[in-house]
Amino acid sequence: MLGLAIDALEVRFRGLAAPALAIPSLRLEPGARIALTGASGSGKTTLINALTGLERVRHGALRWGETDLATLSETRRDRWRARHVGLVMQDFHLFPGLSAIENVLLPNRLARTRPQAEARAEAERLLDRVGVARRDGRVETLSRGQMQRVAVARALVTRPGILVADEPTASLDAEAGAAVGELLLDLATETGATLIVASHDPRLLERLGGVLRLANGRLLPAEGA
Ligand SMILES: Nc1ncnc2c1ncn2[C@@H]1O[C@H](COP(=O)(O)OP(=O)(O)OP(=O)(O)O)[C@@H](O)[C@H]1O
Repeated sequence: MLGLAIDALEVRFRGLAAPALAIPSLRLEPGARIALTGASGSGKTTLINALTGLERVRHGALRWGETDLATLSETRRDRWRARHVGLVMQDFHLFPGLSAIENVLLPNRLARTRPQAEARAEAERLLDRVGVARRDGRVETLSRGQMQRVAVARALVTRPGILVADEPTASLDAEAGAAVGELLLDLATETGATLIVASHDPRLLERLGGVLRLANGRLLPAEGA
């Protein structure tokens, strides 16, 4: 469980006159459950890339707990991310040819956060928890909803303090999307992870504790504030 502190963050891209993202100040409590929304091009992906250390922060500070990602090299950001962040993407990003259980085990294989046998037991437990019974067949033979459940289990196998989901329900039908949304909320609560979900899904947005709205790379004031 990690809290977030952003100060004077700016992300600029060559060829754009204005910063693609400018956030003077933002604080999230450890264990917060937050939605991130905004029109196409408003800066959601740019913010997610900064929050997860995928992109270097060159202007300002972005601290998770005691760690300011702006001060870390790419290698150290990658190591930090493997340890602290679980990612769920719109298109699952699972490895075809591998089974569900092998996919869930991959982050631990790469980060080596815990012994294999222990990780395997945790992967089995997580697949039970997300409701995926068929674990040994190739993952691409599962339904889309089942694949996203596998991705949720994979995001949690290293017990990350931060869970980030980018449009996790956008490529699912309404029923599967609702089930995946519930799982993300329940599992973030069970593990104490701080949850950030970029989404346009109104049902998911209303279930989260707060909504960050982006427009032209700026955060809009909270509704009712
Ligand atoms: N690598 C880049 N080089 C130049 N401009 C970029 C780059 N990446 C993003 N941008 C610009 O930054 C702005 C924010 O883009 P971003 O992808 O963060 O928006 P988004 O809200 O995630 O959009 P979408 O919902 O369509 O994915 C846009 O104007 C985009 O064109």
